[in-house]
Amino acid sequence: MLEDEDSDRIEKICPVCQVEATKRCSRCALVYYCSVEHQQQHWKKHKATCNPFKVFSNEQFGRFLVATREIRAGEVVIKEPPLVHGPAQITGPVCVGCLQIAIQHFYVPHPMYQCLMPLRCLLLAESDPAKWELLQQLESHEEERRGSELWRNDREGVAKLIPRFFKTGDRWDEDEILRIVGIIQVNGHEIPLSVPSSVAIYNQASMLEHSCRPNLSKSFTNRGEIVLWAPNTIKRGERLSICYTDAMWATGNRLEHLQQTKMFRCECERCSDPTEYETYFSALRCSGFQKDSKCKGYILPVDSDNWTTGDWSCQKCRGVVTGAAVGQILERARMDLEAMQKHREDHCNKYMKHYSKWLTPNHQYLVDVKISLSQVIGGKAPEAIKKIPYEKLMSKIKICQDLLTLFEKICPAEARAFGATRFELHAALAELARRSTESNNPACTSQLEESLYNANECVRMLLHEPAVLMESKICAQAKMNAEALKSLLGIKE
Ligand SMILES: C[S@@+](CC[C@H](N)C(=O)[O-])C[C@H]1O[C@@H](n2cnc3c(N)ncnc32)[C@H](O)[C@@H]1O
Repeated sequence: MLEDEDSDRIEKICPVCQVEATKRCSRCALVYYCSVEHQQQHWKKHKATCNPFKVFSNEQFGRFLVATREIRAGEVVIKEPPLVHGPAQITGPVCVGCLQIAIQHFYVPHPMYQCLMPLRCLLLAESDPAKWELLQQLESHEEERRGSELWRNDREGVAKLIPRFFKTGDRWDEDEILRIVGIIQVNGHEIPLSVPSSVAIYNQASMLEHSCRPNLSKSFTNRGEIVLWAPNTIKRGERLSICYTDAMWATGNRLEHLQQTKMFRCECERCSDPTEYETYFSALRCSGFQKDSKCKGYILPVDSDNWTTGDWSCQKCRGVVTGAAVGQILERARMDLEAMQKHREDHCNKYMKHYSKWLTPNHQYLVDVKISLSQVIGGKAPEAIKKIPYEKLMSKIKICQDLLTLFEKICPAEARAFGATRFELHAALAELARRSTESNNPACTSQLEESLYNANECVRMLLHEPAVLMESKICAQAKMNAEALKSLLGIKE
């Protein structure tokens, strides 16, 4: 936390004329000026370091960022271009210049692609020493990675291949190359702007710590800049975080992924609470494992540090289930989820019916299917929602509302999940209002108002999505619909 004493320690001296100053820079809250003129004069210099956060560090986390003032909901906290941008480590053939044009019809990853991003990083030493300097300061976990399976693959596929294939001789030794590979793995961001996606490393964004319930949302501009913004207000003194893994994965999967790729054990608030704020997002149902049991309890790992191999036990009847039995169900549920056609309502319903026996209503896999259902019910064609029966419309609304309640609890900064669900909810509520109007139901105004609220929230959540992504089209549609709803409600700006 940023203590009050910290702000007292900030020098209240105008950097231009060195006299005592009282006017604080409102963006960073860290520099004081004697006058607006001197603030304007100093801006060119100050711009580069004017941020609403400060870098701190400790033994457990290394460097991390702390808000130096309250950050308002919707505010962009970091927007910066990449230090390096290149093809992903494992990728199908792709243009190495624009990274946009995937060559069609042959999909086998070529081993040479693994070398390109490390090479681009290594070449920065000559092409852009300032960027190279920044890159060098990033965490590589070179010692922790050494000897692991990933490290051995990187040694064979990158460190040994670069000198052989590119004839670089002894320009870089194996350790030097492997350190860069570590920097890419620990700090790289997947850029979803092309198919296949690419990878980029940023400077400031690399200081952000991980949380499975982060307070920043990540997006990219069409030019590959990273945009990190706050969907909800962040208090002064709060640590800024992003999710390095997928916030919509169960705890065991998140922990394993973070350990393998980022080399740390996550101890965030969400991981420390196996119930995940009583959503039971990673839990299973006791009754699915005990024949003829009517127990309504949920099972969780006996040892919350071990989600993969140890026993699980019921929170209610204390019955024990082996990790192997849990693993078997989860693997089957995962494979069936992968194989099913999510755009088919009947497939989704069949999956829900079958796996509800073992999985909790908020379990990762059922939530995945509910997200699909929220989109396919009444969403097949532009006017399809007008034709669905009332019960189905209400079921779409309930699914959306349940999803939003869950997102608020486990991932309140997951802007794309919120945006997509808010869109579906606003559409269903608008249709409900249309039917209410037809039947002279007075609820129609409040339904329209609720629909408008959800359309506006959809826009707010998807505002930073780049034009190439579907989310940006959803945002544009929601904007148009919000205007139409406002005029129906007689709201003027
Ligand atoms: C992208 S870097 C973040 C910046 C890094 N702390 C530094 O000083 O350069 C990722 C690394 O930071 C550390 N880290 C980030 N979030 C963490 C967390 N929640 N718990 C423990 N370590 C964390 C881990 O060492 C991780 O591999």
